[in-house]
Amino acid sequence: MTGTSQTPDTAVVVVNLGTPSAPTAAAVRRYLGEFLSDRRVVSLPPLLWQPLLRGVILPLRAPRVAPKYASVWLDGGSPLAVYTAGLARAMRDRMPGVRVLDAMRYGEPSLARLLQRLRDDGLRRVLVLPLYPQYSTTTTASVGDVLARADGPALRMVDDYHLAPEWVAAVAGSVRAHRAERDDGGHLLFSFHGLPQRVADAGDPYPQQCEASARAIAAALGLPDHAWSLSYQSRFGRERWLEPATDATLDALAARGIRTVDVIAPGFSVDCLETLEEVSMMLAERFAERGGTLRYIPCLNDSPAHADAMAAVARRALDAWA
Ligand SMILES: C=CC1=C(C)c2cc3[nH]c(cc4nc(cc5[nH]c(cc1n2)c(C)c5CCC(=O)O)C(CCC(=O)O)=C4C)c(C)c3C=C
Ligand SMILES: [Fe+2]
Ligand SMILES: [Fe+2]
Repeated sequence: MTGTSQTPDTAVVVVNLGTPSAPTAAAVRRYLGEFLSDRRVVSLPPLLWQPLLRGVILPLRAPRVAPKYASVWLDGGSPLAVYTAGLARAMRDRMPGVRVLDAMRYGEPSLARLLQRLRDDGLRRVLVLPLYPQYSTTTTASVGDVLARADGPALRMVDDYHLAPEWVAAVAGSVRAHRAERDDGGHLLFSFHGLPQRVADAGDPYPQQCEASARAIAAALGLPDHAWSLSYQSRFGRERWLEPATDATLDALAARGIRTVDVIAPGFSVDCLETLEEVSMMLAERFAERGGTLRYIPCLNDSPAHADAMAAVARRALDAWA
């Protein structure tokens, strides 16, 4: 490791999924076209999938989803991009002597191009930290595909950090802070992004890691089993996805007479369309129609606690590499 006065020979690249460059149908179409063409995400044969994607799904979905993006758009851009860049900046202060950068798997700033640039700049080793706490073949492994195609500096990837003590403590701390400002009595719902059940059946460790994360966070908060639940959101397509679904779980909680639910989404490192629009707007409205109050707990985003935790995860991986 070099000191602060020298040019760093080590980089840490935090990588997120990617997001449209503007809240318009054209930009959403470009983004979804690239994302949903990755066979890690949709594994149907391209000869079958591409005509369906280009001819039906993108023309219908892009104009429907663009206004949703517009409803959460920030001054600096898409929340996913703004918070990911902010997190990398905050980690930079905590990792002197290391170049900390951010990239996206799909769209800009492109991970593949960033790795080329780091090679051209003569970096010796690059640690890639996908901002997915739980490993999935549909997300983390797809970042791994980009690394496998890259040449140049030595590359390593952090597979997951779903039980990293610093991360568990940071998420638990955010729940505690949220509840300290309000009355304490709500049920806590852990809502994770879903997956097709078929992907889990093929051995994807994601659901087990989601369960382990939720259990560890609940334990850190001292919550008894009846005070929390776990569910999966953001279903896409007609296949069966992981269950229970977040909307059905909220309906069941309302039917049991539970009036206040705090929802946290610890499968997302930063807030994005799926947390801000789907959970904190649409699902909160749905729960209110059933007589309850849904209080959304924001992701760790670019908070000091998140930057501390991710810098610790990166530092540990670099130390193990040395
Ligand atoms: C087959 C489809 C999808 C799989 C599998 C999937 C897995 C998966 N996704 C995330 C994280 C995010 N997904 C986001 C958006 C999003 N996801 C899908 C589809 C699948 N995701 C779509 C079509 C979209 C776009 C929005 C929409 O059209 O509904 C996002 C947010 C991006 C943003 O711009 O804000 C994130 C983050 C995980 C963690 C995951 C598997 C574990
Ligand atoms: Fe997704
Ligand atoms: Fe969605």
